[in-house]
Amino acid sequence: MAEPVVSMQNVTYAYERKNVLEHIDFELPKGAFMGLVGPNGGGKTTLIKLILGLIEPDRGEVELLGKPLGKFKEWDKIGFVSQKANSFNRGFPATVYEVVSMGLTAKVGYLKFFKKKHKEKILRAINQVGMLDYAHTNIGNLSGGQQQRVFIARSLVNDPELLILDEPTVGVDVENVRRFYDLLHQLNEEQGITLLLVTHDTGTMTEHATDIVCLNRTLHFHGKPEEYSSLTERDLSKFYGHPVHLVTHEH
Ligand SMILES: Nc1ncnc2c1ncn2[C@@H]1O[C@H](COP(=O)(O)OP(=O)(O)OP(=O)(O)O)[C@@H](O)[C@H]1O
Repeated sequence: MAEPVVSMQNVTYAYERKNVLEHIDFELPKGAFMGLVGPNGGGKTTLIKLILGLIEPDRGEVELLGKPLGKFKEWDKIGFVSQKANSFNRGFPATVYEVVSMGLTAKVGYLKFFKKKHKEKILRAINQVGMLDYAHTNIGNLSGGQQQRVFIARSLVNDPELLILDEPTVGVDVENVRRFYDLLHQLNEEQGITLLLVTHDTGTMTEHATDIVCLNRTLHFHGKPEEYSSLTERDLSKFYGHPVHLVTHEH
C-alpha cells in the first residue's frame, strides 16, 4: 500500500491543560477523499492545525508524506482552503489572476519575477476550476461558490498532494455545492490529489467521500461511508455526546 499522506500515532493535544485531542491514531491514505466530521468543539480544527504544522502535539507523533513533522519542509504540497474564503472581503481590489498568483509568491518571491512558466501554471490552475472566463474579473464581483473555486485554484498552483478544505460549502447554494463536489472528484480521481474535507454536512459527505472519520476528542469512527451510513442513532449519539435523530431525505 502507498504510504499515508498523514499519519498520527497516539497524539494528544491540550489547550491550557485541557485535552482536546487524546490518543489519536490516524492515517490518511494517499488518494483518499476523506470526510472529517464531529460535533462542535470536537477537535477538527485542532487536528487540521497539527497537519498544517501550526501547533505541535504534546505527546505522540505526526508524520507528513512519510517524514516526521519536525523534518517536514514541503509545505507547499499541503494546500488549505478555509471556510473564510466564502466571506472574502468583496471590496478587496484583486482579480482572479492576482489572487491565484498569490499561491506562488511564497515560492517565487515577488510578483514581478514571475516567468512564462509561472504564468502558465496560474492560468492552468484557473482553468482547472472552470474560471478562465473570469481571470481578469475582480474577486469581489464573484459569487461565494465562484470565489471558493478561485481559492482552490490558489492552492492548485503549487501542485499539492493534499488539499484540506474547512467547511467549504457553508453559504454556497445547492447548484454550486454540486459543481464544487464535481470539481473535488475531478481533482481526486483524475489528478490523484488526496482530499481532507471538514464538514457538518454528513449526508452529502457520505455520498462523496471514500473514508469518513468522526472526531470528538478521540477518534470515534474511521471507516467507509457505507459503514457510517449504517450506524444507528444510538451509535451516533455516543460519538456526538448528545442524542442524534436521523432524518431520511426523499430524493
Ligand atoms: N486557541 C484556543 N485556546 C483555548 N481553547 C481552544 C483554542 N482553540 C480551540 N479551543 C477549544 O478546543 C476545543 C476543540 O476546538 P476545535 O476548534 O478544534 O473544534 P472543532 O471540532 O473544529 O469545532 P467546530 O466544529 O465548532 O469548528 C474546543 O473546546 C475549543 O473551545
